[in-house]
Amino acid sequence: MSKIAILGTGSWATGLARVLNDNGHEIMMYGIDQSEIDDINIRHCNYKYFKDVQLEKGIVASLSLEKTLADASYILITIPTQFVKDTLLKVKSLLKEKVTVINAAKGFDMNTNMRMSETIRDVFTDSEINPVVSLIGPSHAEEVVERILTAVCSVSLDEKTAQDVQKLFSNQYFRVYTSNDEIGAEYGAAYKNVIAVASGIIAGLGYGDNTRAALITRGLYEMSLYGVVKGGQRETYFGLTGIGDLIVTCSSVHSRNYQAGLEIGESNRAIDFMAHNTKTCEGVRTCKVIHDDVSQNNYGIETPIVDAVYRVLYENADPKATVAELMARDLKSEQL
Ligand SMILES: NC(=O)C1=CN([C@@H]2O[C@H](COP(=O)(O)OP(=O)(O)OC[C@H]3O[C@@H](n4cnc5c(N)ncnc54)[C@H](OP(=O)(O)O)[C@@H]3O)[C@@H](O)[C@H]2O)C=CC1
Ligand SMILES: O=C(CO)COP(=O)(O)O
Repeated sequence: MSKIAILGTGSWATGLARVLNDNGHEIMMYGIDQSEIDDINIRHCNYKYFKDVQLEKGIVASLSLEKTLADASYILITIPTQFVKDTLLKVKSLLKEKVTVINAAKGFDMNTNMRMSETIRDVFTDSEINPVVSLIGPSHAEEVVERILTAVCSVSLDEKTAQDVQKLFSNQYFRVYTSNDEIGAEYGAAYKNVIAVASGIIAGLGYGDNTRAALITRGLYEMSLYGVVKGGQRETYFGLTGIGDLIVTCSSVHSRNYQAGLEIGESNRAIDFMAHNTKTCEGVRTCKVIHDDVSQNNYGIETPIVDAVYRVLYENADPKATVAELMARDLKSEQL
């Protein structure tokens, strides 16, 4: 049995807290909202995120980062990427023992655009942390918290640490595979959020299953091209952190990225969503990071779906007209 400090009290923090608690580990969640902490500790629920889920008494939370980190062997990152670095800097100042940091967030650092594993290594020295692991794959918290069968990937440059985290989380409803392709997996986990926004947009515009199948297939091709030029392995895109996460996020009503796209498609404009959204929707910023990266560097690849989502989100392009433009591009071979 290990102690795991979980950063965040949101949906993914709660889903993974239940997995770890079911596996007999001691867990404590770190939150920033007293009412959420009270919900978890006193009422044994997390009403803001899961209205009907009763949590076990072993799932506890604290406003104190110091108390959360005390005696922890693992730190699990389940907060949106924009807050990760600042939170890790606070963790660093409180660390007493060497720990394993497990990332479960999907996207890039707010200021440097680094991947999450790079961000973690940027904050901590080798003497402070063990090799970094990302636990990513097709896994909506809404289903994991209901113990619906799920498979994800424990991704690390160090096989032994990946296996250690695999054992920590695996149980009869949560199956964990390992991978050593950190670059391919982390770019895939981020990129799929942009394609999920596009999937919501086409649904909101009233297009059908054929359209979504075309989007997922071409989205996979596009994200694998990008992942490979960034140093990832092409095969990774046929795995859980590639096609797996792409399917679930593009097809599920649970996805906040899909929901964002749906709202934009239904209103045929992004301006209202961009002005009022407060939900975690990593695809919005990820779209800009990838768009800017590809347009500023000579990678020799095309990213038409990311570019189209960028125009809709950041240049207020008309979604319906943008989809029509995608369909009217020069005809070509599928492998180009
Ligand atoms: N939800 C899911 O199904 C999955 C999510 N992920 C990834 O996990 C990450 C977290 O997403 P998710 O749990 O869904 O997001 P949620 O919006 O459900 O929860 C975010 C949590 O982060 C907390 N938070 C916000 N700012 C800070 C801060 N500065 N310090 C500490 N905590 C903070 C929020 O607090 P408060 O509630 O008080 O606002 C909340 O507890 C994202 O990168 C997402 O892509 C990955 C796989 C599945
Ligand atoms: O990453 C996820 C499922 O694998 C969650 O997706 P959303 O952030 O779109 O809800």
